[in-house]
Amino acid sequence: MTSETPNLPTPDQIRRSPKVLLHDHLDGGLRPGTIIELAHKVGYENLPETEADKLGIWFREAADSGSLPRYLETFAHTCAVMQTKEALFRVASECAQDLAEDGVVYAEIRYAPEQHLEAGLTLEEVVEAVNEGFREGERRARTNGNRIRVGALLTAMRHAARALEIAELANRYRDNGVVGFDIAGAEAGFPPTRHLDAFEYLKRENNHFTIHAGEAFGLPSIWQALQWCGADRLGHGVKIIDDIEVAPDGSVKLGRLASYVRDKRIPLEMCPTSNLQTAAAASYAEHPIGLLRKLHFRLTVNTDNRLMSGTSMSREFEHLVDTFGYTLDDMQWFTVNAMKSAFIPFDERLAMINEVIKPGYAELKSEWLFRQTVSTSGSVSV
Ligand SMILES: O=c1[nH]cnc2c1ncn2[C@@H]1O[C@H](CO)[C@@H](O)[C@H]1O
Ligand SMILES: [Zn+2]
Repeated sequence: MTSETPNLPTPDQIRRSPKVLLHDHLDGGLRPGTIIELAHKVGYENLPETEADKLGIWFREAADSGSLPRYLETFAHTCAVMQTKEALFRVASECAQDLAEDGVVYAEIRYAPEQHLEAGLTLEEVVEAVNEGFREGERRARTNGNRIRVGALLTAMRHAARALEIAELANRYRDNGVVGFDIAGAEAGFPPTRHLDAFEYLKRENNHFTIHAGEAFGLPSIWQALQWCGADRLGHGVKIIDDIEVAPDGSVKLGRLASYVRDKRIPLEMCPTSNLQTAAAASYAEHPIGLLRKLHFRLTVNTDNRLMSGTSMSREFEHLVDTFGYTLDDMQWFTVNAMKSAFIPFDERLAMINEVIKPGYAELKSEWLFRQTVSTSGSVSV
């Protein structure tokens, strides 16, 4: 092996590399053990399993349905135990700690405040409890030697009619823990243009938003999200592949929408494992991320729902390394893309890239130098 051979990153290197996560649902990332404890506390009796390991497996299998609406049904159980300030605080704190432990240095975590009002909390109380939880999680992570910064994205549910109200809430808390807005939920039948008033309001306020689009529905959904609603980023956006033609000789032709997405550097929040579960992609090897990366779209790698997908940022990267042979340089490319696309101010993104991400990868990339052992003949071998 020569020193020029790009070694594939090991699982340990992947975990230690600085990672940036833009698409992760708070109610899709609870620890199974926490769900069980919280269910006990609030008297929720509908959990399908009462042992943590089995419950984790249940979520993964139930979410493996091949359909987004059925995937989303599993959130009834997590939302049911996230109705009090204490529960929201704990879930948010554990979320930040779990991500930090996995090497995530910056994360934007989303949730729908309107889904946490069943026990009488106000929207503001929900946001404040989650914010305090994230701050606590950041502090605890630091105590364990891990640095992480977490911002919240407030999601409105696309089948409901509270988007403007949630957009106003996001705007009210924008200097206080909330960095942007999103819409989520079943895509087919619920086009983003139903919520134009919310997006127009946010644009007038110079605020940021991403839209789940091009996951369970195709190009019209992406087109609306960008050209009618003005989304800064696309949640998933994998179906942009429908606007790209690959000829038998390997030449590639981009349609107008795919060209626009690439030319304007619209960030795509790819979530490979989640896409396999909802049948938005057939396998890792066939996931559009492979082609889109070659074509230099602004791609980012994300988890979507760590509980339902039994995943983490490290695991998503492990799958990509195994499937596409991505190196630490590729990982750095995805990570810098994500940091460039975050909703925090430009100077902070730049500092994260230059002071945290690049030095982190430089350190990992130089490890091979120190792994060599000197043989008796004086030459080096790996
Ligand atoms: O991949 C997804 N596509 C669309 N909606 C989703 C996805 N993952 C989660 N949610 C929805 O977002 C809500 C707020 O976090 C969750 O309760 C779930 O219904
Ligand atoms: Zn999502």
